[in-house]
Amino acid sequence: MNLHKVFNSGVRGVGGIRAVSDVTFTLQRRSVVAIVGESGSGKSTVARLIAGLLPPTSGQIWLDGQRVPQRMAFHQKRQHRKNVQMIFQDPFSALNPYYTVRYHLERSLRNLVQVPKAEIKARASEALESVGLTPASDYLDKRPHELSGGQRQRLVAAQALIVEPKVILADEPTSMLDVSIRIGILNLMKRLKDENELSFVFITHDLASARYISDYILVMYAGRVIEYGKTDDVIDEPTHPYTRMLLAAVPDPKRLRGERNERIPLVGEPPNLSQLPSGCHFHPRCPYAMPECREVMPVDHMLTPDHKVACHLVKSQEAAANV
Ligand SMILES: Nc1ncnc2c1ncn2[C@@H]1O[C@H](COP(=O)(O)OP(=O)(O)OP(=O)(O)O)[C@@H](O)[C@H]1O
Repeated sequence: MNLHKVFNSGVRGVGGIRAVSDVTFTLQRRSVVAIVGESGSGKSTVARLIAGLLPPTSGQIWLDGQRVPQRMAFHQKRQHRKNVQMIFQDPFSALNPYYTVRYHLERSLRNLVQVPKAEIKARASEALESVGLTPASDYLDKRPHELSGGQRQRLVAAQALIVEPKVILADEPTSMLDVSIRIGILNLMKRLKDENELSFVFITHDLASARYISDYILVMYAGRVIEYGKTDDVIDEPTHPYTRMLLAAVPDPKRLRGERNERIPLVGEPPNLSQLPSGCHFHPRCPYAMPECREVMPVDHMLTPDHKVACHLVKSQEAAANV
């Protein structure tokens, strides 16, 4: 809630890098929230904050009604890592080429959970089977280079699952995979979520994958949430001009939604996070910017109980409609 992260720019006279500003969202059990936005919008930083890999500058994270301490002692970190697992873009970098599949799985388990020795082997096989690497005996003694890209990402998913987390943060988990393999990994995540009472945060540039897998979409711009809502609502009724620009940049937007909304081309560059524009950070790129947008930061406007947008335009359009 109200998460902020400012990195030190390391340059004298230059302000901090405001990577994440005032980000709040709820991740319900067995649901997937996709975080979308251009490169540098703060998606991975949000994931790293939730994972406890970075301390927030301010704000809190709550898990199952309990506040996660900002600075964690060793045992708290261990518990948090067990509860919140992270899967990265490049499965190869998460795996040690010298060790077998069995070693990777057993190490995850030993590091984070107290499991009787006799159970460890069975849990490793079970985890492999649950991610579709069957029969497990064919894979346990392989090394990462003997697996395909899709199989490596499945192994990384098994490593996360084996500790029975509550949340998996998947940071661009399919972006390095062939298109033909992506759908298999997305389907796997869907199945795992349903079978294991898991929640996913899915970070992606790819709105088609976001639509396919997520229940909610959170759109970030320059570290802020500019639109959040149920996936179908955000894709079918994108309201913030930036969300509409992102959708217009999809090669085949008809695949994602109808053509009801006017298409706005994605122009310009994201701002420098050390010198953010005044008012709405998006105003220099917004074709609809009004004087107010240059001066006042928009607050969240609830379009429905599940769909919110931070844009002055919405407020002024509603006011005009009510005249
Ligand atoms: N450790 C760090 N120190 C300084 N700046 C950082 C650090 N980590 C991230 N940043 C900056 O924070 C901003 C947000 O980065 P982040 O990786 O969260 O964006 P992103 O939306 O995930 O981008 P991408 O899609 O390219 O991964 C960027 O300007 C980045 O350079």
